[in-house]
Amino acid sequence: QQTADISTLSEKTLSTILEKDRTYYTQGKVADYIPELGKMDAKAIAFSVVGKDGKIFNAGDVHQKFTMQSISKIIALMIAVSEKGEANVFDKMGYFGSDKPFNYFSNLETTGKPLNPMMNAGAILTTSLISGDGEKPFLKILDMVRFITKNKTIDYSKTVYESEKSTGHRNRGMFYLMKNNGLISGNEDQLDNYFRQCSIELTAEDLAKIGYFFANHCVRFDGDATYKNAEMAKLVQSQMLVAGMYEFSGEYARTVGLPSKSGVGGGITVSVPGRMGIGVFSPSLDQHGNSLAGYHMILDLVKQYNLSLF
Ligand SMILES: NC(=O)CC[C@H](N)C(=O)O
Repeated sequence: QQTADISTLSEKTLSTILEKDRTYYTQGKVADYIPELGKMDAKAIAFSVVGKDGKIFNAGDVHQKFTMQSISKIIALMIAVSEKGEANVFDKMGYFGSDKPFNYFSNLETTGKPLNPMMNAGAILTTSLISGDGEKPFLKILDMVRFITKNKTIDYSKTVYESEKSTGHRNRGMFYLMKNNGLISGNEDQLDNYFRQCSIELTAEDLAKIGYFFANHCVRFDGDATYKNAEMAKLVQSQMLVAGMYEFSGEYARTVGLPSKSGVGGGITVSVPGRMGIGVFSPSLDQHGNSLAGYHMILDLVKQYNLSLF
């Protein structure tokens, strides 16, 4: 396939791809294991890119908000590592790539440690490592999301949070297993912070800005370098590459070939190292919990502009 020069990218390009992939939602299913998520409009779809010099391109339902879910794990990882140091965080969990679903945790019985910070067990542990009592760790995550997106209006959905808290028994099980293993020292407030971070609501454009941030040494799309840190960006993107799409990560590395993080709210954020950020949203998921139309929009853009790392 002939590839195009990235300077030709426009909102028209995005809307053409979006229209081509719009109907993929019929082949998947909106997450309903968190009851409140089941109420999402399966037809909603959005596609955003933040390109060179922070230029923003949008297509589809640009104002549609959705919960970031597992995408919040990369923000929590950044904060925990900057507070505790990488060695202390990864002393408690692995750097392993994933061939297991996001909620897998039976290895906690054998090795006693989560595989990585992208699956639920490692993510719950990561959030528990952020300092502060009560909801303080969650507020740090929320503030960082607001900073990266330069969007102070971002908040969390109380109803999704309540819904997760009242049905998240599997996550609660992991929390107590890790407490039993001596990895977690705090009380259930720490698990609450995880539920809350998953319930942060944003748009596809916000996700593209997050992708851009990690793609550019943690420099914001408008050039603000307050958190500039090339090593941090390397660490976060390496985890996104090997485990960001759960057990689909290996196949995704073959087809898309870019650090990406999905969430069961239907969002995916993508970093094109040194270049751009991509944000997609479509709530209908494949069997791994990744947005189906979202995946196809990313794949088409990557093919058109030859964006794979490989
Ligand atoms: N993959 C996901 O997005 C999972 C996040 C979700 N809040 C959960 O803990 O089950």
